[in-house]
Amino acid sequence: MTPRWTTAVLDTDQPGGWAVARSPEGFLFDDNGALFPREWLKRQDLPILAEHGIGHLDGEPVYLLELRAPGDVPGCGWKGLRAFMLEGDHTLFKVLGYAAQIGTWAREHRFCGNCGQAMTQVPRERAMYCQPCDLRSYPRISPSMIVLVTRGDEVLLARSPRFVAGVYSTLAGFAEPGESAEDCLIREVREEVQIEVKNIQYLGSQCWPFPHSMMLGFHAEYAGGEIVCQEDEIEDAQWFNVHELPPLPASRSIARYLIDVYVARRLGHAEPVLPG
Ligand SMILES: NC(=O)c1ccc[n+]([C@@H]2O[C@H](COP(=O)([O-])OP(=O)(O)OC[C@H]3O[C@@H](n4cnc5c(N)ncnc54)[C@H](O)[C@@H]3O)[C@@H](O)[C@H]2O)c1
Ligand SMILES: [Mg+2]
Ligand SMILES: [Zn+2]
Repeated sequence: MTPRWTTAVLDTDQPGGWAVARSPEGFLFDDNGALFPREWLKRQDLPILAEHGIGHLDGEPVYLLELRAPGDVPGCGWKGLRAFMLEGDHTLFKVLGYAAQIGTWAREHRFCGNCGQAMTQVPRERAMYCQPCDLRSYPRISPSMIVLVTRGDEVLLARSPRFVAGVYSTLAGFAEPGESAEDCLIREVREEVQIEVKNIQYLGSQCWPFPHSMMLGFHAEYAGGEIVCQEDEIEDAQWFNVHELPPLPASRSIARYLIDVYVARRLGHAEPVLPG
């Protein structure tokens, strides 16, 4: 089956297509969603910082208008990317997630990190360019490990102070320079709960555009230690029986997928599919 959404670097000099508008308050939306006829959207009095051609949805070109500030468009409001993930259709979330990553990266690379001069968008390539330095900057992706640690019928779940009240999730953390995925996973589990793990198994990955993570999901078995929570990062961590789980993360997250897969395997149920 042809995917409904594919990314592409489109020429912004071409007219027509759809556009999404993004401001520091999120994406513009109305009753029909977050995609607007591009020419119409550009006639609204919006403070456009940059325009990017980002891909095709059902064969139609899609552009991003990255704004300096949220403007007033009659009948429309502004909504954050997380809300689109929780409520909206998955394809729209993919479009907006990609738009958010491109918009953030391009906005943060308007000036060369080497010489400080203005950079320009490279035609037909997703890159910002500094001519004096001959330096290209590409979109930044931050690999993060996420792992469900298990001990028989028990799973290790933790709470960050940033989580919604009551929710427990798998452990996660960003890779540091010099680390393999496994090194990072072992370090993060040690740092966050002082637990040792073994039999690390890769399960799948997920783009997590908040703001630019690439989640690599693993299962690992408990190998030793007692839970000691990392100060400031981990508010609470516990072993939960698969029959008595606490409130869990959103169903589209890879965190939830890792938990659901393990529970399904333990109980002999059909395994869930990882949302793309
Ligand atoms: N999709 C999911 O199911 C899911 C679940 C949990 C976490 N996550 C994501 O995983 C990522 C990592 O998780 P975490 O917040 O526990 O990370 P973490 O344990 O490494 O700690 C977060 C801290 O790392 C530092 N940091 C921020 N950005 C960084 C970067 N790019 N590289 C290195 N260090 C950085 C900051 O000091 C931040 O407070 C986050 O983006 C989080 O949103 C996704
Ligand atoms: Mg963490
Ligand atoms: Zn430069």
